[in-house]
Amino acid sequence: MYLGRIISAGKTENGKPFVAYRVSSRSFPNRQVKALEDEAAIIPKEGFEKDIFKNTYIAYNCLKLVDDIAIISNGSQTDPIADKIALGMNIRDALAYSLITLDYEKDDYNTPRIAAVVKGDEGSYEAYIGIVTDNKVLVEKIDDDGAQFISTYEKNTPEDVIYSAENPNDACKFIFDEGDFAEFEHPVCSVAAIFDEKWNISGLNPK
Ligand SMILES: NC(=O)c1ncn([C@@H]2O[C@H](COP(=O)(O)O)[C@@H](O)[C@H]2O)c1NC=O
Repeated sequence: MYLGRIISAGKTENGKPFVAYRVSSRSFPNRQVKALEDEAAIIPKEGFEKDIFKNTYIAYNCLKLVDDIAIISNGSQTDPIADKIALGMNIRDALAYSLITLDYEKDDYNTPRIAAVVKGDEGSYEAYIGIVTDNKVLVEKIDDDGAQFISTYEKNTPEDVIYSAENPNDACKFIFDEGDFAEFEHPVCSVAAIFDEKWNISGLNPK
């Protein structure tokens, strides 16, 4: 089954806050994740830079941190969600506001925008997941002990998942091709962060 872009967030099987994102792609497979200490972006591989002129939706910041809060998404909405949270807006409203404002992508598929936000600190933990499609907007709290995933195609309603990962590298691998995610086609790259007193980010670009 082809799901397109996939986001998972919440708590891992062993109770660690996490966010994870996988780019799966039929049309633009020549992309990579660039993971830095406090953010990550999806960019074309060397030699494929011209692809961004063919489609403006294929390069973007996919992960940002604001203090103990991680924001992950499949497009340019990552930035306004992070900006609103940095200015003091609550997570639910920052997600809803940014998804409604940017709306689904105006491409051949009306590709949905998806996003998740997790506040990692144990005393104030909370996690939300959201989507905007051409026929709905949804922003939902993720159960405090669980994890969910959502995708651009086929899985437009959040589904529960048991997320098995101890560290950011494991978390990248898990959404890339393990567990419930193994059957989903055309993986390209992935990025994940796990909270352990602070967020630690990792990216996976297969050889
Ligand atoms: N975020 C991304 O990495 C991304 N990659 C592709 N898209 C959009 O989705 C369309 C379909 O792409 P694909 O056939 O690779 O699933 C593309 O034409 C593009 O408009 C994206 N937009 C949203 O997911």
